[in-house]
Amino acid sequence: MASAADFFQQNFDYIIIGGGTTGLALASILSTNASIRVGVIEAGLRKDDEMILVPGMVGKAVGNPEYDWNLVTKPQPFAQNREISLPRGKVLGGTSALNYMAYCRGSKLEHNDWEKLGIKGWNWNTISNAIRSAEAWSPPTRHAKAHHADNVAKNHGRHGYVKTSAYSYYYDLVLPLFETMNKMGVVTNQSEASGHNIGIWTYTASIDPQTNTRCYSTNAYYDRVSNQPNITVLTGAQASKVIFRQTSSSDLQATAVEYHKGGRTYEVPVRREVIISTGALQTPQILELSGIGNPDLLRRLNIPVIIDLPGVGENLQDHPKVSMGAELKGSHETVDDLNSESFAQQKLEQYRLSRTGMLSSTLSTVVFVPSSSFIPLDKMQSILSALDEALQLPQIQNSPWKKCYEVQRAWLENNGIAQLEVVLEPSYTHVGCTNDKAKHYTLVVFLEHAWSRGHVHATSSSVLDSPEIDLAMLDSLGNIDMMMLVEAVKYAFKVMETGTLGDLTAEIIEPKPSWSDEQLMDYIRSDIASGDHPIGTASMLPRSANGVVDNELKVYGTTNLRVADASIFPIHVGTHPQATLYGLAHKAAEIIQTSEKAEL
Ligand SMILES: Cc1cc2nc3c(=O)[nH]c(=O)nc-3n(C[C@H](O)[C@H](O)[C@H](O)COP(=O)(O)OP(=O)(O)OC[C@H]3O[C@@H](n4cnc5c(N)ncnc54)[C@H](O)[C@@H]3O)c2cc1C
Repeated sequence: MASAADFFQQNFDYIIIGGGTTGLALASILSTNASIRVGVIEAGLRKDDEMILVPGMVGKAVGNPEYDWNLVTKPQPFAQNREISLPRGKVLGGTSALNYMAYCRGSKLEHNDWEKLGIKGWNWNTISNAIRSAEAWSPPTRHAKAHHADNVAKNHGRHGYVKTSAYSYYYDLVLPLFETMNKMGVVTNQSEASGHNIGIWTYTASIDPQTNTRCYSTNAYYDRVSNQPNITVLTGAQASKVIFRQTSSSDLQATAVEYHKGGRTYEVPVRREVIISTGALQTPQILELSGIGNPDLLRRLNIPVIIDLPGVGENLQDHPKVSMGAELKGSHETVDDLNSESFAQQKLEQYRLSRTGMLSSTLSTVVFVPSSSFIPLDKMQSILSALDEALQLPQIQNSPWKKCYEVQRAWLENNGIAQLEVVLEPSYTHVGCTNDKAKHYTLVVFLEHAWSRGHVHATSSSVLDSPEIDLAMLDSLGNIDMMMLVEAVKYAFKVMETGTLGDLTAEIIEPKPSWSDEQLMDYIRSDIASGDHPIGTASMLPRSANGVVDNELKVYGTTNLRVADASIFPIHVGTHPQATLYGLAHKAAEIIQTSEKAEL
């Protein structure tokens, strides 16, 4: 760690803006070459307390300004004008310090289609190899195997950085959900890491099985190199822009980074490259403050335009989610029990003594299904005809994103690609819960390939002003997201009513299976929230397709500015992103090291 005064006087080869999931991993990998010097500018502070490290305390730091940026969308007109909250880690390690630790992959089909969008070298083979390089997996225990934990060693990395494992504790609703889903024709998937993630499975998690603590980019990567003299991390400093000089070619060269700390502004020079890793909701702001983006927008903010890249901040995608609550019959241990102070204290003592029990684990079970599993044929026909009509509109036919829409359209009818994710949470946090003594669970349905596209843009020329974030929630082509969510909710009703889970369900509280489609739509508008997986705002795509970075993560029009974080995903993948982001850090390091060698 460094002071602001030390930091700006150093000569770094690489400066990484944002010491989060991807950025801190990348900085640490680069620093394994002792001959180069790496500097990291991170707005948050290092925090290694139980709110971060204890798996079962996940969620406690969310909303706390010492850990969370507490970003919100602008009012969303299709979601009752609500401002939707978007937690983002503001600590060393970024959102890897706050997330639910699910460590899973997208599918082979989706990633192979990434390459077809024109980003050579980004396909299932290269991405899954990179994820394996990141991973240090431990095989499941017998108890975890009995809960269907992934036990296929060849699909996992053993010698990487991020310790991953199955859980040591499973809620007693896990096996009933497996039985119910199997009864509904959904197969148990023994290894989602294989590149085929359809089915019901339990997560592999970024949890160190020796200590049952969260493994995140700080303790997985940075702690291995933090005492080396060639890596310096400045925390509590907010970078504001990248400074360039014109080169003999038409491209610009980044020469320094401006940042704020303690009320003062500094400029730190860079010898080789700058890498922006501030995440999908904040990377566009730094690009724009540096003069890179849509010229009209930059002029409105009085920012001199240096590179015209209209894709900056556009193409924002997420996994929107809707939660549905039910009351359980009988007695079960659920997360709601932790609302009792004495019970929570008892569980914490158990965890501190033996690293066992409820706090050693988080949510573990998930269902991924294609459209044909949850959308009846007649509804699918209506959805496809509404979508195909919308796709013919001139604004789509002439859109730079046209190819992305075509790929997504093909995925809608592909039985190997998940459109819906259902997560079982053994808790109930919604209003309307009338019986305090009863136990509850929530099924959360997530759209894996929503059709809405939002944006995030700077609102002034100061990094201290929050960006404007518009998820365009439910504002989708042909109203497809709403049509799919109605079917998703109906499918979840069936899950709650079928097999062993059905037998354990005393009452579906909200929404109700008896409700009309209109009532369900109202509920969806009132409940829809971010799935916490924003991506796409500095897409890796050809420049003609509104791309911001090329297949080497280099910002178009620059010689030495790259982006490495969730903003480069060109189109969403049906999975939780952290494993892919650690893989991205490894791929970015390889690209940078190869270009270093080429220059020698
Ligand atoms: C509550 C929650 C639960 C989730 N659960 C899961 C899960 O179980 N599994 C999964 O795979 N994914 C999950 N995710 C998503 C996943 O964690 C994120 O997609 C991922 O961590 C994002 O990584 P990133 O590198 O893009 O950005 P981040 O990790 O957010 O890193 C960005 C960093 O940049 C810093 N920064 C921002 N602006 C500046 C600035 N101007 N100057 C300096 N520093 C700056 C931030 O403080 C942060 O440290 C979850 C997310 C949330 C919020």
